[in-house]
Amino acid sequence: MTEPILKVSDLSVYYNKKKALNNVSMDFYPNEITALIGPSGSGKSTLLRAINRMGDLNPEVSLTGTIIYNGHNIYSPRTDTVELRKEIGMIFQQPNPFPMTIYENVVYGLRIKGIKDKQVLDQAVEESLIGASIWDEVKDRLHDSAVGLSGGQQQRVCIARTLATSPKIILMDEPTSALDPISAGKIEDTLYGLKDKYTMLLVTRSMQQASRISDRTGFFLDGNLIEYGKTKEMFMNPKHKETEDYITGKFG
Ligand SMILES: Nc1ncnc2c1ncn2[C@@H]1O[C@H](COP(=O)(O)OP(=O)(O)OP(=O)(O)O)[C@@H](O)[C@H]1O
Repeated sequence: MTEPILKVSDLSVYYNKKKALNNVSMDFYPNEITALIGPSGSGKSTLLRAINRMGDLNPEVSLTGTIIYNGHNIYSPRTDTVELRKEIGMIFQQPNPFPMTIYENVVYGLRIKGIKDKQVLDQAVEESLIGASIWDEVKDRLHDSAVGLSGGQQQRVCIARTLATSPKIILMDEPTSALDPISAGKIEDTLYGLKDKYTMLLVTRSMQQASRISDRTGFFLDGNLIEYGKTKEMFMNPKHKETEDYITGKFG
């Protein structure tokens, strides 16, 4: 039996007094894509942000429960959040390349680590851009600005930037919803191709996307995890009426 790489237990998250996640427990497995689905405001992004400790700087956010990664509670005072975010990277809905060249975007995290060796950086750029399925499109203009790329290309450069820091887990908050269908399809193929090396959590509004590329799916409603299981089983045979209504488009 495969051990989970990440274990969320009894997690509740509050914005001031408002409870946005209610006692959620979920195990995530290595080399799988887990889709998080549910209507707007159901708590999906709140869960992703909690896993990356993105609420740390917001005094309105408080949290109970545990998130165990690598045998440690990531909310332990001993956790170094900079290190944590290298291991657990995040991709956002809007592509957010830095206003610098494609090359410098990809090596950003490595430069922060103090890596200066050009050969090491060049190799990381090539490998990361290949992993993000954009090498062929940009290999002849690595020193052009990343901001000049199309939205879909920018998003793949952002994926490459995350891959360059060698994360174990990649959190993605609707990474294709700001993109046209062809660019979205390319990103989906890219993510599917990355499963061998990474574990991914994917918030998505697209039921087709969840059913095409995820191994497991969690359905959220009003901060509660209503149903969690293998994607094929959940889509073929949902156990809860709310899940069925949502995946068949009756609400949300
Ligand atoms: N920074 C914040 N301050 C206050 N309330 C917030 C904040 N972020 C989210 N919330 C509230 O927490 C609840 C869960 O929001 P969350 O963004 O996690 O939902 P979601 O399922 O990701 O929705 P969407 O699909 O619209 O992004 C909502 O009621 C939302 O209004």
